[in-house]
Amino acid sequence: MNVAALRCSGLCVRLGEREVLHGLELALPAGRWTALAGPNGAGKTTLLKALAQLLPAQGQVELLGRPAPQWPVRERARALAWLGQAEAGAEDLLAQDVVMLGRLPHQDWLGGASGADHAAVRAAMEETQCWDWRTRPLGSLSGGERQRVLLARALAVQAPVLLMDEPLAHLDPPHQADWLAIVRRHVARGGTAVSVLHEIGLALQADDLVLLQDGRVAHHGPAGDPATHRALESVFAHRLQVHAVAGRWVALPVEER
Ligand SMILES: Nc1ncnc2c1ncn2[C@@H]1O[C@H](COP(=O)(O)OP(=O)(O)OP(=O)(O)O)[C@@H](O)[C@H]1O
Repeated sequence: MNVAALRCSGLCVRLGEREVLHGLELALPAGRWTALAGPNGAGKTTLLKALAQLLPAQGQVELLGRPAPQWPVRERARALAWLGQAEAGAEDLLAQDVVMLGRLPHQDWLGGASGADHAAVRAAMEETQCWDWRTRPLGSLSGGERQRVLLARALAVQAPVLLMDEPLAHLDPPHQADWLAIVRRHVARGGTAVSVLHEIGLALQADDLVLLQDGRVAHHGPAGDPATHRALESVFAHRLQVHAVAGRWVALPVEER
């Protein structure tokens, strides 16, 4: 049986006065790409952050079979890479220095960047095609260019588990396709990818879909499974329909009558 890269049990999160996740039970298998989808406000970002230990939560979270609190911080930072939604960055930092931040968990406090760190930065920037503007400040880049730098920072960690919230924001279709290829390579190497995606057509390209609704898991299953498609239509109140087009699944919005 496939080992869970991430597992949560009894996961509850309160934000302000409200409980937004209500006792989630999930096991996300290693070596696969899972997309989180669901209506606005369903709790996708909150779940991703709770899995990454970025906000306080009740219940248990396990990363690669080990309870999250038992991970030494630097070791966990090498095991799990994070790409957040609309991240505010240090606008004056050069793109290559932003990507180098992904190497911090690998560096000694006083040692500085090694040859391996520089090689990892270059490989990640070439993979997301942003090496050419490595000496430009982050604040001077367009939305899509910036997103590719932030993706490169996450890739430079070389972590087995990659969590991404809206990774396709600002990316044009060719770069969305490149992102799909990056995720598939990561998974082919045995890595795990978990991403929140609003583009349901792209979420349907994942291995598995977790559908959230009102802070609960409405469905978890293979993205190509008809039962997943029915659940997808249901969580979106039948305002979308899943169709097969040219050997792929696509989701089309349904207009209100
Ligand atoms: N800081 C906060 N204080 C109170 N409630 C919050 C806070 N942040 C988020 N929420 C609420 O928690 C719920 C879940 O938010 P979350 O961002 O996880 O949803 P989401 O599924 O990612 O939504 P979207 O598709 O709109 O990005 C929403 O109802 C949101 O209004």
